[in-house]
Amino acid sequence: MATTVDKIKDIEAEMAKTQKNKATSYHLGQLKAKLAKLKRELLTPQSSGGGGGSGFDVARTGVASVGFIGFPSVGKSTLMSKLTGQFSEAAAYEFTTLTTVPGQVQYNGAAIQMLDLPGIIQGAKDGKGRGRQVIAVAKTCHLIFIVLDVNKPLTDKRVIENELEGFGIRINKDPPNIVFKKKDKGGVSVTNTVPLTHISHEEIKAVMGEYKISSADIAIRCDAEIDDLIDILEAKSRSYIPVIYALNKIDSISIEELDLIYRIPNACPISAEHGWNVDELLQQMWEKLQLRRIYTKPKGKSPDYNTPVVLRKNACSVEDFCNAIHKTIVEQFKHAIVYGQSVKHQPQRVGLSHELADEDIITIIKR
Ligand SMILES: Nc1nc2c(ncn2[C@@H]2O[C@H](COP(=O)(O)OP(=O)(O)OP(=O)(O)O)[C@@H](O)[C@H]2O)c(=O)[nH]1
Ligand SMILES: [K+]
Ligand SMILES: [Mg+2]
Repeated sequence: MATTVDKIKDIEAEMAKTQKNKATSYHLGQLKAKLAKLKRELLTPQSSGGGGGSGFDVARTGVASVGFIGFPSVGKSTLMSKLTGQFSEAAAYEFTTLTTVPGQVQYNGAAIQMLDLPGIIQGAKDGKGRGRQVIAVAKTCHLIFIVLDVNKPLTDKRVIENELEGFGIRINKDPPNIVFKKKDKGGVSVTNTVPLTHISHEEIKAVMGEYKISSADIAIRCDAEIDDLIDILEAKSRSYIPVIYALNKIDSISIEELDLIYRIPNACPISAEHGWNVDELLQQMWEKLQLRRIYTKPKGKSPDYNTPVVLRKNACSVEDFCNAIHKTIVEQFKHAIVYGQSVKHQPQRVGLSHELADEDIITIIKR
């Protein structure tokens, strides 16, 4: 019997030889949906044979975590030791690191967990090596450092991006602006607020057919591709994660080569061994994580700027702030007084649902 990987290869081959035009768009839409379903099958851990976690998952600490992904011997562990002071064995041979090694950095008052991971190889997402377990850990991180060796060709970058994408990770991308609502009856209705230049109604029909959806409202608010629609249907197995390319070993190249490297978007050239430019890497990390530092001001006293409460962008309400301090605070909450960018008036009285901005100052008034 054909394995899932074989089936995926067959479909990819068929897609490659099918020209994209009006006549084939239904068929291509069908193939893409089939492919997405097979890939999901591959990612869902089977009950037989080992299972998913097996020692790769570590206790999470800090407000956010950063996973290190790269081919063997690009310098992930060297970088880990440099950034966190947590020793992670580094050596010239491949696959020195065999499991997840956690460490932590303190940056702008925030504790950020760093996860050094084993090297991956091409085909990792299809089960080669320990790749799937490694990428599964990266998928739960808030940021990924893709570590690349500047002496190796840049095709490595594309290969790793493919591995992550094949695992349902969408890098440096927001979820597509498509609202999908399944209905009991009434057929499939599609509305769009911008002209659709990549997607045809035929393709949408084919995808809906493949997912056995006969009635739904689909509101498309971006110039989406069919893969974007599939991402929405497969939302449960998609993670949108920011990435920084850490281009390591710049001590071994010339200034001219370094000049070219500086043009790569979302990249930070470093030398992990010498500690060159790692400050810049941390600065970029901070920007990508979009954390919010909230300073507490006890009533009648000055704010405590030394130990901010750090919140994530998607959980930064006054209620989240209270819960970060102690579960019981919400029960006694009357209102909060806030100074900073999140309020119009300085200060302003706000309730639990108010969203805080970076460097806001807050006083909680209890009942
Ligand atoms: N020239 C140079 N060599 C480096 C640098 N960083 C790491 N190395 C060397 O690269 C080799 C591999 O480093 P590791 O840190 O073990 O690489 P890794 O990515 O963790 O490797 P695996 O765990 O095997 O996947 C070692 O010999 C390091 O000394 C650097 O900035 N410059
Ligand atoms: K190594
Ligand atoms: Mg290592």
